[in-house]
Amino acid sequence: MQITAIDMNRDTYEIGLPIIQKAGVEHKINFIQSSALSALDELLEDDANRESFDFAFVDADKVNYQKYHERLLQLVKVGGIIVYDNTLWFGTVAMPEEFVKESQKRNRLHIIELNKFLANDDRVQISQVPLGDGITICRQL
Ligand SMILES: C[S@@+](CC[C@H](N)C(=O)[O-])C[C@H]1O[C@@H](n2cnc3c(N)ncnc32)[C@H](O)[C@@H]1O
Repeated sequence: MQITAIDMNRDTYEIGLPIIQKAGVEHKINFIQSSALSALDELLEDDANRESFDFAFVDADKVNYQKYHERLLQLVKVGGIIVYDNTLWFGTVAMPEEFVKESQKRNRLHIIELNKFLANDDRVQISQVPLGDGITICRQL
């Protein structure tokens, strides 16, 4: 098994690195320091990467989740899983806007759009799981 981990900030990866090293799995991780969109586009340039991933977990900038989805559908195998984090956005997706903190409003709208989009996307079967801040599990059909 191999893991490709993408983050524009290497410090974030390094927070978990001691645990990864303790588990003896550092050699299985290919860390790419980059914006996720350009890293995914670069992966797609190599045909060998297409439909080669079993699983993807997305927990980055909410504004780009739909763009990640389009790319990940090309990288993940049929039957593979894509998980999006924060899809309840602190519960605000189900609140009237007047009760939402100013700081949460922008991403709330991006997440509401994503949730509607995924619910209507017939390329995936989804399960919205109220775990933590909400995750959406998508199985590619
Ligand atoms: C909430 S943290 C991820 C935490 C991690 N999933 C965990 O559970 O420990 C979000 C991360 O997304 C990264 N990030 C934000 N926008 C990004 C982008 N456009 N491309 C790549 N990484 C990005 C940030 O640097 C940050 O490390």
